[in-house]
Amino acid sequence: MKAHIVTLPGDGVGPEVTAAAVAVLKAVAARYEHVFDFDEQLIGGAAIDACGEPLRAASLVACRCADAVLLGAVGGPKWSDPNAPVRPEQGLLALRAALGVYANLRPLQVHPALANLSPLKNERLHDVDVLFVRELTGGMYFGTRTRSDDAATDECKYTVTEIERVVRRAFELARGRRRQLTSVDKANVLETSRLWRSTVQRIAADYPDVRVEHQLVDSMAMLLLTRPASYDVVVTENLFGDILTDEAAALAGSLGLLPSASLGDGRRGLYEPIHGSAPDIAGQGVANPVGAILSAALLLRHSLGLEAEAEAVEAAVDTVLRDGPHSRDLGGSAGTAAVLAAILAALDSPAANTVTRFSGARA
Ligand SMILES: NC(=O)C1=CN([C@@H]2O[C@H](COP(=O)(O)OP(=O)(O)OC[C@H]3O[C@@H](n4cnc5c(N)ncnc54)[C@H](O)[C@@H]3O)[C@@H](O)[C@H]2O)C=CC1
Ligand SMILES: CC(C)CC(=O)C(=O)O
Ligand SMILES: [Mg+2]
Repeated sequence: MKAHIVTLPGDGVGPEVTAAAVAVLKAVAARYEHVFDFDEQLIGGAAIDACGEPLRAASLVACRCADAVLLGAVGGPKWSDPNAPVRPEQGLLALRAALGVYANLRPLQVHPALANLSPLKNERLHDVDVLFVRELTGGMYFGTRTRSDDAATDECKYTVTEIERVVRRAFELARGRRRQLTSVDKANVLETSRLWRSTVQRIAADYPDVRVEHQLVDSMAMLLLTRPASYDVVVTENLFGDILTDEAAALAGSLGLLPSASLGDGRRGLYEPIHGSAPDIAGQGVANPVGAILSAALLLRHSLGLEAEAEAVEAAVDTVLRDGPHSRDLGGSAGTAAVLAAILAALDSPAANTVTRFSGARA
């Protein structure tokens, strides 16, 4: 098949991990006789430096015309002045809104070979298989902000439509898995959460085959660490999902491992590792590329419909997590290039890839 993919490497380790993911996509194209063409565009601090804005209109048009968009990360200390007129994150938020990718899928599994890195020492760690569905285009990240000398506000607003579409997506995903949905909110305090909860309760009537529970976000932060194997699909609003998934990444062993797929109603999606630009390790060639490479696998699955190819990438990652080499965040000493080379080699000899129950981190 032919596919047109826009890449937005961004800042910090973004370009390092995106280059690795593109190398994997090129290897997939060669092996399976597809034609993928890539168009690299600027976003975030790199775009501010080049043209004064974090996402140019022309880059957005390029994304809208693509079959899929692959992003690295944005931001960093260089652009973090609180008084700066524009910030890198504005480009990412504008992109997510403009593409209408309201459902951010963040799968979490714990690879058996990495279980020792988890803060939990629990035999049920191997059973952890959670799919977070984070609302991505509403809530506090998109509310009106105000600032005076001695006060600031961030509006948190949700409409029923915004809640309903992501919750329905989560129910549908639960139907394809273990039919269990946990909705996370703060309904004991927040009005947006009360609207969230009543909307989930109403929609649940359409999915009688899915078991639903509601959990307050503060206790969920604790339960995620004490009984993560109890959860199947977890749906929540933008801010809570952002925080809970970084916490969840600790269970897997590193923030550098987790991928994401951001989807709307159409086929085109935005794919990015869940981590940020990691300025503390940027430019050293040591970033873990696995989150970005697994995001490329999600791109193959969700935007291009190439299931076998997605599984081949996930199996190659599985093999390398099992056998090494491991990057520094996983306790190894391999750089990004060595991890990539091992994944490409595994992709080249699929028969050698034993697929454990861990399938990358699949969504
Ligand atoms: N989607 C995005 O573009 C995001 C951007 N950011 C931005 O990134 C910048 C840094 O934010 P932080 O809070 O430091 O979060 P971060 O996710 O960039 O890094 C947190 C920690 O995880 C490590 N880490 C992250 N990715 C890694 C990888 N692939 N391999 C190995 N280690 C990795 C980092 O070295 C750091 O110690 C900020 O400007 C922030 O706004 C933060 C989160 C998401
Ligand atoms: C706007 C982003 C920087 C928020 C974030 O941390 C994320 O999407 O993971
Ligand atoms: Mg985040």
